[in-house]
Amino acid sequence: MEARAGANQRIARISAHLQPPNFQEGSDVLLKSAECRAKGGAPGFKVAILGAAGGIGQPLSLLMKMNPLVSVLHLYDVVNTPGVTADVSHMDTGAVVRGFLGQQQLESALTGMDLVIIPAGVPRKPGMTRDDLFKINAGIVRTLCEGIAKSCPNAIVNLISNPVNSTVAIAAEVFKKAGTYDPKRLLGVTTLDVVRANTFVAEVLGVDPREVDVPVVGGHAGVTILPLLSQVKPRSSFTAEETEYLTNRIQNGGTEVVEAKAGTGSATLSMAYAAAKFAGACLRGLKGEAGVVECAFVDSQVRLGRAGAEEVYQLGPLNEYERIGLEKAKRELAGSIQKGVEFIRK
Ligand SMILES: NC(=O)C1=CN([C@@H]2O[C@H](COP(=O)(O)OP(=O)(O)OC[C@H]3O[C@@H](n4cnc5c(N)ncnc54)[C@H](O)[C@@H]3O)[C@@H](O)[C@H]2O)C=CC1
Ligand SMILES: O=C([O-])CC(=O)C(=O)O
Repeated sequence: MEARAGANQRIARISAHLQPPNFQEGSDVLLKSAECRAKGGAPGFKVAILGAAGGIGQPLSLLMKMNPLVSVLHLYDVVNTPGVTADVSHMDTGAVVRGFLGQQQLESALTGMDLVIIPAGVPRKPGMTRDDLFKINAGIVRTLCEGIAKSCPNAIVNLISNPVNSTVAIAAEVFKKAGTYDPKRLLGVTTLDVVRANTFVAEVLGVDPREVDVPVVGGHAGVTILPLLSQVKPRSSFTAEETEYLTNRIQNGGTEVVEAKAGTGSATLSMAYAAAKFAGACLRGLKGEAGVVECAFVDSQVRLGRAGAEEVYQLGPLNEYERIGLEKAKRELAGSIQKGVEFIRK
């Protein structure tokens, strides 16, 4: 998978197994056949979702269960995984689903995983910034990444928990401390910014969003989200007013949803769609497929392949509006990254 990214930490394109709660005597035949499928080495990858019972985690679990590249799907959370696991496991798709509840089952949830997706943590309410979530989510991400370092140090990690601009730095520091850090394998998920950008740009152009590809570089908060409208495919031009409108709407897409949800959470469904899209691209890269391009928040500009992020990309030519935006983004990102680094080093 190819990935394109920016400066410093950049943006890339790039237990016991829980039995279902209604598990009855006699249903062990079903369980055994599922175990056999898993043990039989069905082709595909092993994927864990940490925070699987949440607003993002549930639809993401459903979407990953539908991905034919997934052979084993581990659903981990500190609450409610038995129900979600029982529910998703009834889907007649290939992946074998297992649930894990609570920290004592984290190690079992992670052992042997090829890809770990992390949507665990608290979402915003109106009036909050993503950075306001740092206090709670930093500790959650640290614990989960310590588990990854111990149980599946070679897994690709897709980090969704906010503030992504800091949580990716936290994860990097945890892995460095454990001696397992590989920048190729740690990816902050910014796909929702691209998904929104494609949608909003398509609206302005009056075309199908599936025909539009907008590179979005930087991080995942406010001005650090930098859509490169000069590089939109198919080649398009925008008036100054359109550029201003689109940039603002893309940068504030998360807040638009937080306000519409009026205190009940932030984007979950579009985020699950975006996370499944990104994770699917990572799996295609792991499989060796060439030329898969996505954006992400990574340590350097990269192309992703079997080893993870394999090749560094440049941002491409920027116009004046984008150059100014990039400087603003870099300034804010440097602070957010430092905050994450200090959380672990202090
Ligand atoms: N990167 C991105 O583009 C986006 C990121 N987000 C972020 O994703 C995170 C999750 O959002 P939602 O799913 O809406 O929240 P939610 O509150 O609905 O779900 C979070 C889940 O995490 C679980 N959890 C809490 N502590 C845990 C731990 N130590 N280990 C495992 N699981 C744990 C909770 O039990 C809950 O099930 C938030 O931080 C949110 O800001 C949300 C949308 C977009
Ligand atoms: O805005 C939030 O808090 C959730 C998020 O990251 C997004 O929707 O882009």
